[in-house]
Amino acid sequence: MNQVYIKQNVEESHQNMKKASPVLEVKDLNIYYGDHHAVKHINMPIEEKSITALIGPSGCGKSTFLRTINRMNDLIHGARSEGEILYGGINLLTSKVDVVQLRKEIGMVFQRPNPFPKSIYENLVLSLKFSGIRDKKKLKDIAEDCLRKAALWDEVKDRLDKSALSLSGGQQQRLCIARALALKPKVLLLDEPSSALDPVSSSKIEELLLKLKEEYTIVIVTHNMQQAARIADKTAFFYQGELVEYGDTSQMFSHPAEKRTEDYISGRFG
Ligand SMILES: Nc1ncnc2c1ncn2[C@@H]1O[C@H](COP(=O)(O)OP(=O)(O)OP(=O)(O)O)[C@@H](O)[C@H]1O
Repeated sequence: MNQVYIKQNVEESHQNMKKASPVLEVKDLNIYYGDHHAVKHINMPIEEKSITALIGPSGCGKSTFLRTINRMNDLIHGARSEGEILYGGINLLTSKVDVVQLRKEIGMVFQRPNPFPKSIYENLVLSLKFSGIRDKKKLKDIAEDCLRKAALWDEVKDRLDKSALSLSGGQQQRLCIARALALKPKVLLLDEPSSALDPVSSSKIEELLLKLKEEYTIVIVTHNMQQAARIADKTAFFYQGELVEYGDTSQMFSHPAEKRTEDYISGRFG
């Protein structure tokens, strides 16, 4: 259930969620850093239980767009956004939204794995404890379930009390995904989640995302064209803050509608 909104909007959003497909609908979104217009007039849907890849050259606004979806960009001094990101039909950019709850429902995983300097187990249950869950059996079950979903359980089940920092980079990243899953998100935002990893760890993340999309909606920023082609159902190509093209990944990679998309995916720039 969607709990993002203040009470008077809850019923309305639940009704809208039942009707809504796509999960998120971006309408005329503009994002600024001071006077700098970083993301311009974006319109696109984000479809449920699918992977959407955001691609484009450095500085085109992919991460800014991604961070705005769960209002993480609010934390950057001077950043502001205009327009709408509709979730269950209600605009996430309004002041009515409970951003703490929003960031649980729309979780985020960053380029560099950032586990807490605590045990593997504590990484999974810390936020749950903060939110008032005290039942040890329940916490243990959630931790196991999330580690299984993140394809990490078999590798760590005998050392849950060891430091998360003792894990490899790829394992730490899967732990960060498991940690996000513990909060029962509907959407996962991932900003280049495998670019800091070796090829084997990177392909494990790809496999994992393909599995997770059965249950979650995934939006991923990637510089890796092959990765987008392998895992994304939909791809959005950004250039200089604009959304140049959005569509089925296979269509975009085989027959891009725009010359700039073709030039980018064929490696002519970026
Ligand atoms: N914290 C910030 N303060 C001011 N300007 C910023 C900030 N973050 C990003 N920008 C600017 O916004 C624009 C978009 O940057 P963004 O990081 O979103 O692009 P990107 O496509 O994700 O780039 P990369 O692929 O290199 O990560 C750029 O012009 C960048 O300089």
